[in-house]
Amino acid sequence: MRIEVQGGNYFYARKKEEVPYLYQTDINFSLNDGEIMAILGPNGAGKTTMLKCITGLLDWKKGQTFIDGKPLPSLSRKTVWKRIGYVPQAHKMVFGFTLEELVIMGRAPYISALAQPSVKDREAAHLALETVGIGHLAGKSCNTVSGGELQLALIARTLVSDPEVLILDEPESHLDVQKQVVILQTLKRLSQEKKISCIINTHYPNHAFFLADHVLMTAKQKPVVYGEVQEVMTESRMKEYFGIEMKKIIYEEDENFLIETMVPKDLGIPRDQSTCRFTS
Ligand SMILES: Nc1ncnc2c1ncn2[C@@H]1O[C@H](COP(=O)(O)OP(=O)(O)OP(=O)(O)O)[C@@H](O)[C@H]1O
Repeated sequence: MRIEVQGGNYFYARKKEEVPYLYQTDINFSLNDGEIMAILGPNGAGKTTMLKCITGLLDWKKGQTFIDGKPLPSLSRKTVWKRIGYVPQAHKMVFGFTLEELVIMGRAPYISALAQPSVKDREAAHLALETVGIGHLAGKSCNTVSGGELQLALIARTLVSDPEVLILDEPESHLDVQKQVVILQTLKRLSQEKKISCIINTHYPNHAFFLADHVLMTAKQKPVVYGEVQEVMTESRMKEYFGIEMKKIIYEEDENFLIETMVPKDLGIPRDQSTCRFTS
């Protein structure tokens, strides 16, 4: 499935007040089957708003989202939610359901209005919980699990509807490093094996380097930039968009394996205060 935005822009209207567009330039991108796009930008840059506009939860004030060439508003909501899985930020919600019930709700596009979930729906829910590593928590209430476990359950909820595109709002923000790896590897596997495309908001440059084919970067008073990871995520652009000097670090284990990341230069330590010693 091809998901595309042409000339998108948005503002939150205020009564009797002219409000400027949230993005200095309009948003344009297109993603094909199995491609991953990371959205990066400082707090308040409009990343969550952009995801909501892409999925149709908010209506673009300008421009449009297209699914396989068709304008999103021309498709029924049921069709859209069968094809797109949206994972919001977990801490913005409170639930009274068990994790199993929460995940089964993700099957809604496949369950007719008054029907009870079938055995197949329950099996799909358990498989999705296992996929994200929390099958053992199926019977626990959403109110009694941690923020990270709830985040994983929200991801499982989207997986049960067999989406073609996953749209995730900072899915790793509450997770410990082991679970971050589970989520990032799961997303990469889904994109490679099932050709699911992903759009992911993240604050972690190394997650963009690991996952993304494309990056969209935005910040207040800056043009929206979209392109390949290496082209967009340069030290100079990070300085321009985040107002902080970042250093790109590449760790090479051998010719087949490397890690790319970026860290703020200000978190460096003066040599005489560090116990780190280089040996040759
Ligand atoms: N419902 C709303 N009504 C009015 N303004 C809003 C609303 N939601 C967000 N905003 C404003 O729009 C701007 C963009 O918010 P948004 O949540 O999209 O940013 P973000 O880049 O996702 O931020 P963060 O990284 O902190 O999650 C902010 O200035 C925010 O205050």
